[in-house]
Amino acid sequence: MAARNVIRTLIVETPSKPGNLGKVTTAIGAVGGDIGDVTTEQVGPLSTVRAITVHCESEEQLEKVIKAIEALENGIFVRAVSDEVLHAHIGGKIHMTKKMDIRSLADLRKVYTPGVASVCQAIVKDPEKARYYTSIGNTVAIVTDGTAILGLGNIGSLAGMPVMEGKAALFDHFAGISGVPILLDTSDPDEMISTIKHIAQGFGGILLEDIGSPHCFEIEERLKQELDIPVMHDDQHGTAVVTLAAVISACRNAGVDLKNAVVGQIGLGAAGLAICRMFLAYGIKQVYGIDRRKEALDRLASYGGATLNSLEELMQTCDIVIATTGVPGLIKPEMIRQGQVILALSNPKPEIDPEDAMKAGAVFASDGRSVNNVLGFPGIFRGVLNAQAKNISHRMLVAAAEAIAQTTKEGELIPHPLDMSVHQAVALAVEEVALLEQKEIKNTN
Ligand SMILES: NC(=O)c1ccc[n+]([C@@H]2O[C@H](COP(=O)([O-])OP(=O)(O)OC[C@H]3O[C@@H](n4cnc5c(N)ncnc54)[C@H](O)[C@@H]3O)[C@@H](O)[C@H]2O)c1
Ligand SMILES: O=C(O)C[C@H](O)C(=O)O
Ligand SMILES: [Mg+2]
Repeated sequence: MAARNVIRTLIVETPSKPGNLGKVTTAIGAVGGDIGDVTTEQVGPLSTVRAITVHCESEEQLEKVIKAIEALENGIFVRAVSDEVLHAHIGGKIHMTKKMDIRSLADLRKVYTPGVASVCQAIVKDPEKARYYTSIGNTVAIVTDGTAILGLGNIGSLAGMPVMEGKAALFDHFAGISGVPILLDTSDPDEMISTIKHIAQGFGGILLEDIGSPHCFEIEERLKQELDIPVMHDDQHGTAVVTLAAVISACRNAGVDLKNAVVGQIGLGAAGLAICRMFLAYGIKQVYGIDRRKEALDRLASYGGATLNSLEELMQTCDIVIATTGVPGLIKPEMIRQGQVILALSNPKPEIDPEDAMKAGAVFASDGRSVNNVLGFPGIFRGVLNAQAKNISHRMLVAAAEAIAQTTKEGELIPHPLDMSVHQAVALAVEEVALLEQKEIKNTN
Protein backbone atom coordinates (compact mmCIF):
# COMPACT_ATOMS: atom_id res chain seq x y z
CA MET A 1 0.00 0.00 0.00
CA ALA A 2 1.42 3.39 -0.98
CA ALA A 3 1.63 6.25 1.52
CA ARG A 4 -1.55 8.28 1.85
CA ASN A 5 -0.20 11.79 1.78
CA VAL A 6 -3.22 13.52 0.20
CA ILE A 7 -5.55 14.36 3.07
CA ARG A 8 -8.72 16.31 2.32
CA THR A 9 -12.00 17.00 4.08
CA LEU A 10 -15.01 16.55 1.82
CA ILE A 11 -18.13 18.47 2.74
CA VAL A 12 -20.86 16.09 1.64
CA GLU A 13 -24.58 16.82 1.53
CA THR A 14 -27.10 13.98 1.50
CA PRO A 15 -30.90 13.85 1.86
CA SER A 16 -31.75 13.29 5.56
CA LYS A 17 -32.68 9.64 5.12
CA PRO A 18 -31.15 6.61 6.90
CA GLY A 19 -28.64 4.72 4.78
CA ASN A 20 -27.18 7.64 2.87
CA LEU A 21 -24.02 7.91 4.99
CA GLY A 22 -23.45 4.20 4.39
CA LYS A 23 -23.76 4.70 0.63
CA VAL A 24 -21.21 7.54 0.73
CA THR A 25 -18.64 5.64 2.84
CA THR A 26 -19.03 2.53 0.66
CA ALA A 27 -18.46 4.64 -2.48
CA ILE A 28 -15.29 6.13 -0.96
CA GLY A 29 -13.96 2.73 0.08
CA ALA A 30 -14.74 1.18 -3.31
CA VAL A 31 -12.21 3.45 -5.04
CA GLY A 32 -9.58 2.99 -2.32
CA GLY A 33 -10.13 6.16 -0.24
CA ASP A 34 -9.35 5.69 3.46
CA ILE A 35 -11.82 7.45 5.76
CA GLY A 36 -10.54 9.36 8.80
CA ASP A 37 -12.91 11.50 10.88
CA VAL A 38 -16.61 11.90 10.04
CA THR A 39 -18.43 14.81 11.70
CA THR A 40 -21.99 15.92 11.20
CA GLU A 41 -21.99 19.66 10.55
CA GLN A 42 -25.66 20.31 10.03
CA VAL A 43 -28.88 18.24 10.17
CA GLY A 44 -31.98 19.73 8.54
CA PRO A 45 -35.36 18.22 7.76
CA LEU A 46 -34.37 17.81 4.14
CA SER A 47 -30.62 17.47 4.05
CA THR A 48 -27.63 16.60 6.23
CA VAL A 49 -24.12 18.01 5.78
CA ARG A 50 -21.10 16.02 6.95
CA ALA A 51 -17.36 16.66 6.92
CA ILE A 52 -15.59 13.47 5.89
CA THR A 53 -11.80 13.35 6.05
CA VAL A 54 -10.35 11.13 3.34
CA HIS A 55 -6.74 9.96 3.03
CA CYS A 56 -5.71 9.22 -0.56
CA GLU A 57 -2.55 8.00 -2.27
CA SER A 58 -2.72 10.70 -4.94
CA GLU A 59 -4.70 13.63 -6.33
CA GLU A 60 -5.99 11.22 -9.01
CA GLN A 61 -7.43 8.93 -6.37
CA LEU A 62 -9.04 11.92 -4.64
CA GLU A 63 -10.71 12.85 -7.95
CA LYS A 64 -12.02 9.27 -8.19
CA VAL A 65 -13.43 9.51 -4.66
CA ILE A 66 -15.28 12.74 -5.48
CA LYS A 67 -16.65 11.28 -8.72
CA ALA A 68 -17.75 8.08 -6.91
CA ILE A 69 -19.75 10.12 -4.38
CA GLU A 70 -21.34 12.29 -7.04
CA ALA A 71 -22.23 9.21 -9.11
CA LEU A 72 -24.58 8.19 -6.27
CA GLU A 73 -26.89 11.02 -7.43
CA ASN A 74 -30.32 11.14 -5.68
CA GLY A 75 -29.44 14.40 -3.95
CA ILE A 76 -25.94 13.41 -2.81
CA PHE A 77 -23.31 16.10 -3.55
CA VAL A 78 -19.76 17.02 -2.63
CA ARG A 79 -20.27 20.67 -1.63
CA ALA A 80 -16.62 21.57 -1.00
CA VAL A 81 -13.18 20.06 -0.69
CA SER A 82 -11.00 21.56 1.99
CA ASP A 83 -7.30 20.93 2.46
CA GLU A 84 -6.93 20.50 6.22
CA VAL A 85 -3.17 20.62 6.18
CA LEU A 86 -3.06 23.93 4.27
CA HIS A 87 -5.86 25.26 6.44
CA ALA A 88 -3.95 24.40 9.63
CA HIS A 89 -0.98 26.43 8.38
CA ILE A 90 -2.84 29.71 7.88
CA GLY A 91 -0.94 32.36 9.86
CA GLY A 92 1.89 29.90 10.58
CA LYS A 93 2.36 27.46 13.45
CA ILE A 94 4.34 29.43 16.01
CA HIS A 95 4.08 32.65 17.96
CA MET A 96 6.53 34.41 20.26
CA THR A 97 4.80 35.17 23.55
CA LYS A 98 5.59 36.95 26.84
CA LYS A 99 6.21 35.33 30.23
CA MET A 100 5.47 38.36 32.41
CA ASP A 101 2.14 40.00 33.08
CA ILE A 102 1.70 43.56 31.77
CA ARG A 103 -1.39 44.71 33.63
CA SER A 104 -0.24 47.86 35.41
CA LEU A 105 2.11 50.74 34.74
CA ALA A 106 4.38 49.24 37.38
CA ASP A 107 4.52 46.02 35.32
CA LEU A 108 5.27 48.01 32.19
CA ARG A 109 8.15 49.80 33.90
CA LYS A 110 9.57 46.47 35.04
CA VAL A 111 9.22 44.70 31.71
CA TYR A 112 10.41 47.67 29.74
CA THR A 113 11.97 51.07 30.46
CA PRO A 114 13.15 52.32 32.81
CA GLY A 115 13.41 49.08 34.85
CA VAL A 116 14.99 47.01 32.12
CA ALA A 117 18.02 49.30 31.96
CA SER A 118 19.37 47.93 35.25
CA VAL A 119 19.26 44.42 33.77
CA CYS A 120 21.21 45.63 30.73
CA GLN A 121 23.80 47.13 33.06
CA ALA A 122 24.09 43.90 35.01
CA ILE A 123 24.90 42.14 31.74
CA VAL A 124 27.42 44.82 30.77
CA LYS A 125 29.16 44.18 34.09
CA ASP A 126 29.03 40.41 33.69
CA PRO A 127 28.04 39.03 30.26
CA GLU A 128 27.51 35.57 31.85
CA LYS A 129 24.41 37.08 33.51
CA ALA A 130 22.67 37.07 30.11
CA ARG A 131 22.10 33.36 30.72
CA TYR A 132 19.99 34.16 33.79
CA TYR A 133 18.28 37.40 32.87
CA THR A 134 17.31 36.67 29.27
CA SER A 135 15.75 33.83 27.31
CA ILE A 136 19.00 33.19 25.40
CA GLY A 137 19.88 30.06 27.38
CA ASN A 138 16.59 28.45 26.39
CA THR A 139 16.46 29.56 22.76
CA VAL A 140 17.79 27.66 19.75
CA ALA A 141 18.16 29.06 16.22
CA ILE A 142 16.81 26.70 13.57
CA VAL A 143 18.89 27.63 10.55
CA THR A 144 18.35 26.51 6.97
CA ASP A 145 19.56 27.53 3.54
CA GLY A 146 16.73 25.58 1.91
CA THR A 147 19.00 23.29 -0.12
CA ALA A 148 17.62 19.91 1.09
CA ILE A 149 14.13 20.52 2.44
CA LEU A 150 12.93 17.03 3.45
CA GLY A 151 13.37 15.05 0.21
CA LEU A 152 11.94 17.91 -1.86
CA GLY A 153 15.40 19.11 -2.87
CA ASN A 154 16.74 22.64 -3.20
CA ILE A 155 13.45 24.53 -2.96
CA GLY A 156 14.88 27.52 -1.08
CA SER A 157 14.63 28.52 2.54
CA LEU A 158 11.37 30.48 2.20
CA ALA A 159 9.55 27.36 0.98
CA GLY A 160 11.23 25.47 3.82
CA MET A 161 9.75 27.77 6.48
CA PRO A 162 6.80 25.42 7.25
CA VAL A 163 9.32 22.69 8.13
CA MET A 164 11.34 25.10 10.33
CA GLU A 165 8.16 26.26 12.08
CA GLY A 166 7.31 22.60 12.58
CA LYS A 167 10.70 21.96 14.23
CA ALA A 168 10.12 25.03 16.46
CA ALA A 169 6.69 23.71 17.46
CA LEU A 170 8.27 20.34 18.35
CA PHE A 171 11.04 22.02 20.36
CA ASP A 172 8.41 23.83 22.41
CA HIS A 173 6.11 20.85 22.84
CA PHE A 174 8.65 18.15 23.67
CA ALA A 175 11.39 20.12 25.41
CA GLY A 176 10.07 23.56 26.39
CA ILE A 177 12.69 25.19 24.16
CA SER A 178 12.03 28.31 22.06
CA GLY A 179 13.06 27.58 18.47
CA VAL A 180 13.56 30.53 16.15
CA PRO A 181 13.59 29.82 12.40
CA ILE A 182 16.36 31.64 10.51
CA LEU A 183 16.05 31.55 6.72
CA LEU A 184 19.33 32.19 4.92
CA ASP A 185 19.35 33.43 1.35
CA THR A 186 22.80 32.07 0.65
CA SER A 187 24.24 28.56 0.53
CA ASP A 188 27.82 29.72 0.26
CA PRO A 189 29.58 28.10 3.25
CA ASP A 190 31.69 31.17 4.12
CA GLU A 191 28.66 33.46 4.01
CA MET A 192 26.53 31.01 5.98
CA ILE A 193 29.18 30.52 8.66
CA SER A 194 29.79 34.23 8.96
CA THR A 195 26.07 35.03 9.23
CA ILE A 196 25.44 32.33 11.83
CA LYS A 197 28.46 33.47 13.86
CA HIS A 198 27.19 37.06 13.81
CA ILE A 199 23.79 36.10 15.25
CA ALA A 200 24.95 33.30 17.58
CA GLN A 201 25.19 35.39 20.77
CA GLY A 202 21.39 35.61 20.88
CA PHE A 203 21.01 31.83 21.13
CA GLY A 204 21.80 28.98 23.49
CA GLY A 205 22.33 26.60 20.56
CA ILE A 206 22.16 26.24 16.79
CA LEU A 207 20.15 23.53 15.03
CA LEU A 208 21.14 23.32 11.37
CA GLU A 209 18.23 21.92 9.35
CA ASP A 210 17.76 20.67 5.81
CA ILE A 211 21.11 21.91 4.56
CA GLY A 212 22.23 19.74 1.63
CA SER A 213 25.44 17.78 1.30
CA PRO A 214 28.34 18.13 0.87
CA HIS A 215 28.43 21.77 2.01
CA CYS A 216 26.60 20.86 5.27
CA PHE A 217 29.66 18.93 6.50
CA GLU A 218 32.08 21.85 6.34
CA ILE A 219 29.51 24.30 7.75
CA GLU A 220 28.78 22.17 10.80
CA GLU A 221 32.42 21.29 11.44
CA ARG A 222 33.58 24.91 11.29
CA LEU A 223 30.71 26.24 13.39
CA LYS A 224 31.42 23.59 16.03
CA GLN A 225 35.04 24.71 16.18
CA GLU A 226 34.38 28.43 16.08
CA LEU A 227 31.35 28.80 18.37
CA ASP A 228 31.15 28.06 22.08
CA ILE A 229 27.48 27.00 22.02
CA PRO A 230 26.14 23.59 20.91
CA VAL A 231 25.71 23.23 17.15
CA MET A 232 24.06 20.19 15.57
CA HIS A 233 22.97 19.41 12.03
CA ASP A 234 19.71 17.59 12.68
CA ASP A 235 19.62 15.70 9.38
CA GLN A 236 23.04 14.27 10.17
CA HIS A 237 23.16 13.54 13.87
CA GLY A 238 19.50 13.69 14.91
CA THR A 239 18.80 11.12 12.23
CA ALA A 240 21.84 9.00 13.08
CA VAL A 241 20.80 8.85 16.75
CA VAL A 242 17.27 7.72 15.98
CA THR A 243 18.44 5.23 13.34
CA LEU A 244 20.97 3.71 15.75
CA ALA A 245 18.17 3.39 18.33
CA ALA A 246 15.97 1.63 15.76
CA VAL A 247 18.64 -0.88 14.76
CA ILE A 248 19.54 -1.57 18.41
CA SER A 249 15.84 -2.42 18.98
CA ALA A 250 15.59 -4.44 15.76
CA CYS A 251 18.60 -6.57 16.71
CA ARG A 252 17.36 -6.97 20.29
CA ASN A 253 13.98 -8.17 18.96
CA ALA A 254 15.55 -10.51 16.42
CA GLY A 255 18.20 -11.82 18.82
CA VAL A 256 21.00 -10.64 16.49
CA ASP A 257 24.35 -9.17 17.58
CA LEU A 258 24.29 -5.69 16.04
CA LYS A 259 28.06 -5.29 16.02
CA ASN A 260 28.32 -8.32 13.71
CA ALA A 261 25.31 -7.46 11.53
CA VAL A 262 25.85 -6.43 7.90
CA VAL A 263 24.42 -2.94 7.43
CA GLY A 264 23.79 -1.20 4.10
CA GLN A 265 23.11 2.50 3.57
CA ILE A 266 21.47 3.74 0.36
CA GLY A 267 22.18 7.45 -0.15
CA LEU A 268 25.27 8.93 1.48
CA GLY A 269 24.19 12.55 1.84
CA ALA A 270 23.79 14.44 5.10
CA ALA A 271 21.66 11.76 6.78
CA GLY A 272 23.21 8.65 5.20
CA LEU A 273 26.82 9.50 5.83
CA ALA A 274 26.16 10.49 9.45
CA ILE A 275 24.30 7.21 9.99
CA CYS A 276 27.32 5.28 8.65
CA ARG A 277 29.76 7.28 10.78
CA MET A 278 27.64 6.70 13.87
CA PHE A 279 27.40 2.95 13.17
CA LEU A 280 31.14 2.60 12.60
CA ALA A 281 31.94 4.57 15.75
CA TYR A 282 29.46 2.38 17.67
CA GLY A 283 31.48 -0.69 16.69
CA ILE A 284 29.40 -2.14 13.85
CA LYS A 285 32.03 -3.86 11.77
CA GLN A 286 30.43 -4.17 8.34
CA VAL A 287 28.91 -0.93 7.04
CA TYR A 288 28.32 -0.73 3.28
CA GLY A 289 26.98 2.16 1.24
CA ILE A 290 25.99 3.29 -2.23
CA ASP A 291 25.35 6.72 -3.74
CA ARG A 292 25.07 8.26 -7.18
CA ARG A 293 27.94 10.62 -6.40
CA LYS A 294 31.54 9.41 -6.32
CA GLU A 295 32.47 12.11 -3.84
CA ALA A 296 29.94 10.65 -1.36
CA LEU A 297 31.44 7.16 -1.81
CA ASP A 298 34.93 8.55 -1.16
CA ARG A 299 33.71 10.15 2.04
CA LEU A 300 32.28 6.84 3.26
CA ALA A 301 35.58 5.10 2.50
CA SER A 302 37.46 7.80 4.42
CA TYR A 303 35.41 6.94 7.52
CA GLY A 304 36.08 3.21 7.20
CA GLY A 305 32.89 2.12 5.42
CA ALA A 306 32.93 0.01 2.25
CA THR A 307 31.16 0.81 -1.00
CA LEU A 308 29.19 -1.58 -3.20
CA ASN A 309 28.49 -1.37 -6.92
CA SER A 310 24.71 -1.28 -7.11
CA LEU A 311 21.43 -1.13 -5.27
CA GLU A 312 20.82 -4.78 -6.16
CA GLU A 313 24.18 -5.83 -4.68
CA LEU A 314 23.48 -3.89 -1.49
CA MET A 315 20.04 -5.46 -1.13
CA GLN A 316 21.59 -8.90 -1.59
CA THR A 317 24.46 -8.32 0.82
CA CYS A 318 22.93 -6.61 3.83
CA ASP A 319 20.86 -7.75 6.84
CA ILE A 320 19.83 -4.21 7.74
CA VAL A 321 19.10 -1.71 4.93
CA ILE A 322 18.65 2.02 5.52
CA ALA A 323 17.67 4.44 2.76
CA THR A 324 17.92 8.24 2.79
CA THR A 325 17.92 9.21 -0.89
CA GLY A 326 14.77 11.33 -1.14
CA VAL A 327 13.67 9.01 -3.99
CA PRO A 328 10.19 7.53 -3.38
CA GLY A 329 9.75 3.91 -4.46
CA LEU A 330 13.48 3.31 -5.11
CA ILE A 331 13.39 -0.10 -3.36
CA LYS A 332 11.21 -2.59 -5.22
CA PRO A 333 9.48 -5.38 -3.25
CA GLU A 334 11.27 -8.05 -5.32
CA MET A 335 14.64 -6.72 -4.07
CA ILE A 336 13.81 -7.55 -0.43
CA ARG A 337 15.48 -10.59 1.10
CA GLN A 338 13.61 -12.72 3.66
CA GLY A 339 14.29 -11.53 7.21
CA GLN A 340 15.81 -8.16 6.28
CA VAL A 341 15.31 -5.02 8.37
CA ILE A 342 14.26 -2.16 6.08
CA LEU A 343 14.31 1.47 7.23
CA ALA A 344 13.19 3.64 4.29
CA LEU A 345 13.64 7.03 5.91
CA SER A 346 12.99 9.58 3.17
CA ASN A 347 10.29 12.15 3.77
CA PRO A 348 7.68 12.93 2.71
CA LYS A 349 7.62 9.59 0.83
CA PRO A 350 9.75 6.55 1.66
CA GLU A 351 11.86 4.45 -0.71
CA ILE A 352 9.40 1.60 -0.02
CA ASP A 353 6.22 1.57 1.98
CA PRO A 354 6.77 -0.45 5.20
CA GLU A 355 3.68 -2.59 4.55
CA ASP A 356 5.00 -3.55 1.12
CA ALA A 357 8.41 -4.34 2.60
CA MET A 358 6.84 -6.58 5.25
CA LYS A 359 4.73 -8.36 2.62
CA ALA A 360 7.89 -8.95 0.60
CA GLY A 361 9.56 -10.70 3.55
CA ALA A 362 11.14 -8.03 5.76
CA VAL A 363 11.21 -8.91 9.46
CA PHE A 364 10.95 -5.22 10.47
CA ALA A 365 10.18 -2.25 8.27
CA SER A 366 9.62 1.39 9.01
CA ASP A 367 9.60 4.76 7.29
CA GLY A 368 10.79 8.32 7.98
CA ARG A 369 7.60 9.28 9.72
CA SER A 370 8.26 6.77 12.53
CA VAL A 371 12.06 6.63 12.51
CA ASN A 372 12.24 10.40 12.62
CA ASN A 373 14.67 12.81 14.17
CA VAL A 374 11.81 14.30 16.24
CA LEU A 375 12.72 11.57 18.74
CA GLY A 376 16.21 13.02 19.07
CA PHE A 377 16.73 16.74 18.61
CA PRO A 378 14.35 18.13 21.29
CA GLY A 379 15.79 16.01 24.11
CA ILE A 380 19.38 16.40 22.91
CA PHE A 381 19.12 20.19 23.07
CA ARG A 382 17.20 20.09 26.39
CA GLY A 383 20.07 18.05 27.84
CA VAL A 384 22.88 20.32 26.61
CA LEU A 385 21.04 23.52 27.53
CA ASN A 386 20.38 22.17 31.05
CA ALA A 387 24.05 21.33 31.45
CA GLN A 388 25.16 24.60 29.79
CA ALA A 389 27.36 22.47 27.58
CA LYS A 390 29.43 24.16 24.91
CA ASN A 391 29.20 21.32 22.42
CA ILE A 392 27.37 18.09 21.55
CA SER A 393 29.77 15.15 21.72
CA HIS A 394 29.62 11.71 20.12
CA ARG A 395 29.23 10.21 23.60
CA MET A 396 26.12 12.35 24.19
CA LEU A 397 24.63 11.19 20.87
CA VAL A 398 25.22 7.53 21.71
CA ALA A 399 23.65 8.10 25.14
CA ALA A 400 20.63 9.64 23.40
CA ALA A 401 20.32 6.63 21.05
CA GLU A 402 20.57 4.18 23.93
CA ALA A 403 17.96 6.14 25.90
CA ILE A 404 15.57 5.92 22.94
CA ALA A 405 16.23 2.18 22.56
CA GLN A 406 15.65 1.67 26.29
CA THR A 407 12.28 3.42 26.15
CA THR A 408 11.19 1.35 23.14
CA LYS A 409 8.59 -1.29 24.00
CA GLU A 410 9.53 -4.92 23.38
CA GLY A 411 8.67 -5.99 19.85
CA GLU A 412 8.77 -2.42 18.52
CA LEU A 413 11.50 -0.52 16.69
CA ILE A 414 11.07 2.91 18.10
CA PRO A 415 8.91 4.60 20.77
CA HIS A 416 5.82 6.58 19.95
CA PRO A 417 6.95 10.18 19.27
CA LEU A 418 4.16 11.62 21.44
CA ASP A 419 5.37 9.67 24.48
CA MET A 420 6.89 12.48 26.57
CA SER A 421 8.96 10.01 28.58
CA VAL A 422 11.21 9.38 25.55
CA HIS A 423 12.13 13.05 25.25
CA GLN A 424 12.72 13.25 29.00
CA ALA A 425 14.92 10.15 28.89
CA VAL A 426 16.98 11.58 26.02
CA ALA A 427 17.39 14.92 27.82
CA LEU A 428 18.49 13.24 31.04
CA ALA A 429 20.95 10.91 29.30
CA VAL A 430 22.53 13.78 27.36
CA GLU A 431 22.69 16.06 30.40
CA GLU A 432 24.39 13.35 32.46
CA VAL A 433 27.09 12.81 29.83
CA ALA A 434 27.54 16.58 29.40
CA LEU A 435 28.07 17.04 33.15
CA LEU A 436 30.44 14.07 33.25
CA GLU A 437 32.49 15.50 30.39
CA GLN A 438 32.66 18.88 32.17
CA LYS A 439 34.00 17.09 35.28
CA GLU A 440 36.56 15.20 33.19
CA ILE A 441 37.79 18.45 31.64
CA LYS A 442 38.08 20.06 35.09
CA ASN A 443 40.03 17.07 36.40
CA THR A 444 42.54 17.17 33.54
CA ASN A 445 43.13 20.94 33.94
N1 LIG B 1 13.48 10.27 8.96
C1 LIG B 1 14.26 11.26 9.31
O1 LIG B 1 14.37 11.64 10.48
C2 LIG B 1 15.09 11.93 8.27
C3 LIG B 1 16.11 12.80 8.68
C4 LIG B 1 16.92 13.41 7.71
C5 LIG B 1 16.67 13.19 6.38
N2 LIG B 1 15.63 12.37 6.03
C6 LIG B 1 15.31 12.15 4.62
O2 LIG B 1 16.43 11.65 3.92
C7 LIG B 1 16.43 12.16 2.59
C8 LIG B 1 17.80 12.73 2.28
O3 LIG B 1 18.07 13.83 3.12
P1 LIG B 1 19.54 14.40 3.23
O4 LIG B 1 19.45 15.61 4.09
O5 LIG B 1 20.52 13.33 3.56
O6 LIG B 1 19.76 14.88 1.70
P2 LIG B 1 21.09 14.91 0.83
O7 LIG B 1 20.73 15.62 -0.41
O8 LIG B 1 22.24 15.39 1.65
O9 LIG B 1 21.40 13.35 0.50
C9 LIG B 1 20.73 12.55 -0.42
C10 LIG B 1 21.77 11.59 -1.00
O10 LIG B 1 21.09 10.56 -1.73
C11 LIG B 1 21.82 10.32 -2.92
N3 LIG B 1 20.93 9.70 -3.90
C12 LIG B 1 19.88 10.26 -4.53
N4 LIG B 1 19.30 9.36 -5.35
C13 LIG B 1 19.98 8.21 -5.22
C14 LIG B 1 19.86 6.92 -5.80
N5 LIG B 1 18.93 6.66 -6.69
N6 LIG B 1 20.75 5.98 -5.43
C15 LIG B 1 21.74 6.25 -4.54
N7 LIG B 1 21.90 7.45 -3.96
C16 LIG B 1 21.03 8.42 -4.30
C17 LIG B 1 22.34 11.69 -3.33
O11 LIG B 1 23.42 11.61 -4.23
C18 LIG B 1 22.72 12.27 -1.97
O12 LIG B 1 24.06 11.96 -1.63
C19 LIG B 1 15.30 13.18 2.53
O13 LIG B 1 14.18 12.61 1.89
C20 LIG B 1 14.96 13.47 3.96
O14 LIG B 1 13.59 13.74 4.16
C21 LIG B 1 14.86 11.74 6.93
O1 LIG C 1 11.61 16.83 9.05
C1 LIG C 1 11.47 15.60 9.20
O2 LIG C 1 10.39 15.04 9.25
C2 LIG C 1 12.68 14.73 9.36
C3 LIG C 1 13.90 15.21 8.72
O3 LIG C 1 14.48 16.31 9.34
C4 LIG C 1 13.80 15.37 7.22
O4 LIG C 1 14.43 16.29 6.71
O5 LIG C 1 13.12 14.59 6.60
MG1 LIG D 1 15.37 17.64 8.03
